Amino acid sequence: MVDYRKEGLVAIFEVNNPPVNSLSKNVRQGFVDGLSKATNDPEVKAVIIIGKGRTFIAGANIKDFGKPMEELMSSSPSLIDIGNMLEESEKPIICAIHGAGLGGGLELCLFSHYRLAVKSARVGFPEVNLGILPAAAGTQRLPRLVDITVAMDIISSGRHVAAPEALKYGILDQIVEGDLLKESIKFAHSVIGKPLEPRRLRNLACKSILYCISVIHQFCLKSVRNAADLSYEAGLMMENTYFKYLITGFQSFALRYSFFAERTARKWQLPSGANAANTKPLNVQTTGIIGAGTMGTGIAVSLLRAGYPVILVEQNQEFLDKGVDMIRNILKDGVSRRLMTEDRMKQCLKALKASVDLKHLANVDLVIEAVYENISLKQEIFKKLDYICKPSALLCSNTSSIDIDMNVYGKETSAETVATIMDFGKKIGKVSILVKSCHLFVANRMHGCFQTEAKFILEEGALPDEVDRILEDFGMPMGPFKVSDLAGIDISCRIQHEVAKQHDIELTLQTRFFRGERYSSLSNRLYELGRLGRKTGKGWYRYEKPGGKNAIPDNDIKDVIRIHCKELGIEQRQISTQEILERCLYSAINEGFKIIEEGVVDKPEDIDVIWWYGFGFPRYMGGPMFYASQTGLKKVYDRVCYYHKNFPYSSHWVPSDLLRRLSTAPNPVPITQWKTVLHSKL
Ligand SMILES: CCCCCCCCCCCCC/C=C/C(=O)SCCNC(=O)CCNC(=O)[C@H](O)C(C)(C)COP(=O)(O)OP(=O)(O)OC[C@H]1O[C@@H](n2cnc3c(N)ncnc32)[C@H](O)[C@@H]1OP(=O)(O)O
Repeated sequence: MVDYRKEGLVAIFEVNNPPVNSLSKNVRQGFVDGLSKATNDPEVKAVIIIGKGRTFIAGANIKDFGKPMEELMSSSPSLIDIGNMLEESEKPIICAIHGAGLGGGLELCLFSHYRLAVKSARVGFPEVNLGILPAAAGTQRLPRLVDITVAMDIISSGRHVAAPEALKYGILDQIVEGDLLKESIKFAHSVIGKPLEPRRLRNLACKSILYCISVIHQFCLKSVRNAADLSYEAGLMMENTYFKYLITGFQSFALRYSFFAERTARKWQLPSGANAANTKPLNVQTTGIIGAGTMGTGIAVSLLRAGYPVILVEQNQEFLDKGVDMIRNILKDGVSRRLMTEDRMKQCLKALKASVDLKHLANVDLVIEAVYENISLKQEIFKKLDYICKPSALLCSNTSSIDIDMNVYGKETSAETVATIMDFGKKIGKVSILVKSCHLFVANRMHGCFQTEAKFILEEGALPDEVDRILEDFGMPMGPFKVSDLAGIDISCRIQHEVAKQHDIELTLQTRFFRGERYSSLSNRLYELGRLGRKTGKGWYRYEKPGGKNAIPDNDIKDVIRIHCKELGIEQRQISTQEILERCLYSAINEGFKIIEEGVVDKPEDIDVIWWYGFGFPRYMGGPMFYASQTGLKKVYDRVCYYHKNFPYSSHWVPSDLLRRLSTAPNPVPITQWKTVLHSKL
């Protein structure tokens, strides 16, 4: 709703729709009612629109976009109706922005005559992140206010623009210090009686279009271009046409799912009933990291950037010095790429202490162990930390394969610790997902199936660049073989040999089965040939030089695969695009269902978020679990069964029971309800 009150000559519309003042129907109606009152009250000479609570207006209510098109379009009053009323008002309308003025919230501001904001406010058009364009005249009005290249950047990037930058472009008229409402009332008095015609954006011509021709290739850009080429009314009509087209498409649907999935994933809960809402995080002020390798130094940089002091500990002075150099270089690189200032870099380096003695961690609030994957080494370190650290210190381990209960969130982890780590993750700019302990955890466990199938597919007849192209066309930023070249083929080979050693097994180029499972020794063959990936200039591809970035398909790799298959008697065949996609994706998806079934994650959304951030899975596809829900679980299940029959020696094809039960439900179960099936009789 919109609360209406008067302060002298000024009417105040206070938008009151927690949590973020989205423009639901009652809010839109509130504007109409408020405007009618203000217009008919001769005492009122100006109007201020302000938001109650944490923010100004976060835009349209995204949930409304799931409604049928007819209902959406006929939902009255529309934002444009309200905008027109604001623009035509003979009394100046002033928007007073704090928090965020996004999407429809910014569009409302652009219909108003003046825009003020506090310094910490942000404005922007994040619609592209929802697969739509700013369709309440945003694409037509912003280019009438700011340079067209700026308008295109803001609309097509979806980024939040900080108030000082928005002031520079002219989106804001003033940044207000002190009390926003009081200052806005003062401002309102200063503009009462001034002509409003020059403040009505629809009357202004769009700025030059010189620079935009080459980048106008998306709907947003087409629409901004229309602002320059067509009349305001015609541009508006096209904007609406594009909006209707986009909002009914799969990508917008998936992106809206992604918006809510990310927020759902933040809401962790434990079987004890403790959850994100009822558990208070502890205050972490000082941190320590053990291990100055790639992981340890990477984590140190994140903590330093977020403003935490770090004590970096390594057992050997030479490794420690190398680690500190690595941190310095990453920070310097940030300065050269203008991600941070020189002063900020100096502050970060000042906050870094390095030591070869664990005892220096005695007073820190949180320790992250990031040594290499060796269970006895990790156990020994934690034993020492138990004596050294203060009792309230949080002891964390960075591991991708070791069972945390031996050494993430283990059985003994308290709710307070979980709350603190989730909160800490957010503070260092990461998205944290709570998972239980399981072999390889969620990301590596699922991605392992994906990578393994990709390798089997090579043995059966496809080439690395073919598999990569198909997955990149699907939307993955890099195919599995480019990823493997980037990570280093030696790394995965060493891990495999290490695991085999633990089982007293020696892996050779002839090994075809490992612990009852189909195994491919193809990467070991590359390893023996010194083809370790980008770093040696050759791997699954060749590169222009060692360390090069351009992956060039290499004929030699065809021979390597051919010889490998001949020696092992593996028959090669033509493999279809569909099979390549299905085997990589469905094997991972089937594993994802098992992960839900085992309670390793609380909900499918958690898995999807992990895949966007961990592997760059395209958000406009929603994530692997959402993709499965849209493909149809019956189809996914049938294909999993088909591959299981054909590849009985790969346990990742054993169909998940949860997938089977969901696939046989009489009506498709929405992804948000999958969990309920776990405990039902389906
Ligand atoms: C008026 C439209 C209908 C009329 C039909 C006419 C059709 C034709 C023309 C249509 C024109 C429409 C033009 C307008 C389009 C838009 O405005 S699209 C929306 C654009 N805005 C956004 O994308 C902003 C989204 N929100 C955020 O980025 C953040 O929430 C925030 C504002 C920066 C605040 O962040 P933070 O403090 O971290 O809080 P969160 O945890 O993210 O959010 C809190 C809860 O609020 C829910 N929420 C947030 N924004 C919206 C929203 N716009 N709609 C619905 N719900 C929203 C969020 O899910 C959280 O909920 P809980 O998880 O339940 O707590």
